[in-house]
Amino acid sequence: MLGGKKVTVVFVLGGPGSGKGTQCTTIVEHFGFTHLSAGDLLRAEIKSGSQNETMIENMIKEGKIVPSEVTIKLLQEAMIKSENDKFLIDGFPRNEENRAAFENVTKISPAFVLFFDCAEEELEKRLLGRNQGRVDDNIETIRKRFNVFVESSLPVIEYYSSKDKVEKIDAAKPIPEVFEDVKAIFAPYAPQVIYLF
Ligand SMILES: Nc1ncnc2c1ncn2[C@@H]1O[C@H](COP(=O)(O)OP(=O)(O)OP(=O)(O)O)[C@@H](O)[C@H]1O
Ligand SMILES: Nc1ccn([C@@H]2O[C@H](COP(=O)(O)O)[C@@H](O)[C@H]2O)c(=O)n1
Repeated sequence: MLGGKKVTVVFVLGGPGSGKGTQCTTIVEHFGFTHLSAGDLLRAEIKSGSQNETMIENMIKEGKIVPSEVTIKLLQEAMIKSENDKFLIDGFPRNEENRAAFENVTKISPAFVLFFDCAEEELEKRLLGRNQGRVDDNIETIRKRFNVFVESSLPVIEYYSSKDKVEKIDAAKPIPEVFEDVKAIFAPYAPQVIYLF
């Protein structure tokens, strides 16, 4: 429950550049979820001139994880503001602190965790070719983000795996093929067509 509304949450995790954002955009179109990217919310918070602006900017430049209370507040506000009740939370939880704090504060457990699995060599190539002007898409920060992913984010995926909640996708395939695999997992969330005779 969130502000009196029962919500479905899917966490979308995977290494930097594994295609989380790309696939979320298509999931939204087909399955009516709202996409909340923790990274995008933090980047918007920098632009809004918040009191946390400098801290968030420095953490992103260093590939470090912003304290949970900041990110959770942004996610909660976005979910409450939305009229939807189905959310893809992309790039969160990134570490054990994120995970435990989110469950404690919101009392929400994810329906499942979508995990995009891909080798670092391919991820590095994608990030260096992304060309979106992100301050963290340079080789030095990319390597730091890979380390944070292995040391802090993989244990979160292992935690949910031990609860049988992880749907692992081979994210090294081309984008349309990855979506075919994603589509099969989201089939139970397909909009119902009701025929009125
Ligand atoms: N399956 C794929 N094959 C090849 N390129 C891909 C694939 N999926 C995404 N890309 C490209 O790789 C880059 C990174 O993708 P995307 O931004 O979706 O990753 P992400 O997991 O959201 O990254 P981050 O965690 O850094 O925000 C983009 O340029 C995107 O077009
Ligand atoms: N839960 C999170 C998510 C992201 N960050 C910071 O933002 C950076 C970019 O995230 P993307 O998901 O857009 O790649 C990430 O490297 C972190 O610095 C965070 O702190 N906590």
